[in-house]
Amino acid sequence: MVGTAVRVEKLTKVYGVGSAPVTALDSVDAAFGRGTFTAVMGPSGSGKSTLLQTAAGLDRPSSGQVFIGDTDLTRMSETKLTELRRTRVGFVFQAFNLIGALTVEENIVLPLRLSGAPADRAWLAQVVDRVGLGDRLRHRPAALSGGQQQRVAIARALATRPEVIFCDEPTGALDSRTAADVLTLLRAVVDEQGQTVVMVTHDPVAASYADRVMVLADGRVVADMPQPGAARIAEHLASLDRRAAR
Ligand SMILES: Nc1ncnc2c1ncn2[C@@H]1O[C@H](COP(=O)(O)OP(=O)(O)OP(=O)(O)O)[C@@H](O)[C@H]1O
Repeated sequence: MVGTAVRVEKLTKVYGVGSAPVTALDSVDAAFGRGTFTAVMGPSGSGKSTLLQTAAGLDRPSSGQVFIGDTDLTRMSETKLTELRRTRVGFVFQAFNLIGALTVEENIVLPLRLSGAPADRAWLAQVVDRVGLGDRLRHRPAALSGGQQQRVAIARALATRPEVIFCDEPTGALDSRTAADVLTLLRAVVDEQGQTVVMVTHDPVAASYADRVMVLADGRVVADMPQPGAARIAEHLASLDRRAAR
């Protein structure tokens, strides 16, 4: 592991105050090495999305710390945090979240336009080539299949050459073959371009593309497995379900 891309320390998030607070994250410690691909799994409501949102600076933790590289997000002003989100972090969501009025190319370069960062043309060409969208750049997202739209979203997430890409159920809306294409692409951006990917998924097959599977339950890390394979992941999740049922 060549350094750490993201680190959270005693990360705690409590929603709501008063009579019924919900502890979504309960003092989570975790580190994600540069150039690694981690799947975050766990039952519904275990805190996966909250971990992603707080680690990415989209939401503030109740306590604890979040570092992107050496930068402590919890000490940053809103303005600085917005700047960091635009340049040092990429996002991919289940619903693609592309802008329908813009072309594929305009969607991809949008983070650069918003941040005012100079475009690294060679890098962008490499990204467009890698996601295989060279002949679709002038199309609108609506003219693309779901898998192609998610590839545009991945290219957009890569545009600023961020330190980490956070993906929340990136294959949740895709059929299994298209999902496999998208996961192969994420694997390639880690292996070939040295990017760091942290991906929330419910799907053991999707998680098997990762180097490591972290499992949350009730806001805590209950397992951290290097390359467990889909069968072992499924068994682990089933054992959590059985425990919850008891
Ligand atoms: N904005 C919010 N206000 C209040 N409670 C919230 C909020 N967001 C999440 N929660 C609660 O925090 C807990 C963790 O939610 P979170 O969405 O992180 O779980 P998850 O593991 O991503 O779930 P899922 O797999 O269903 O998406 C849940 O009990 C949820 O109801």
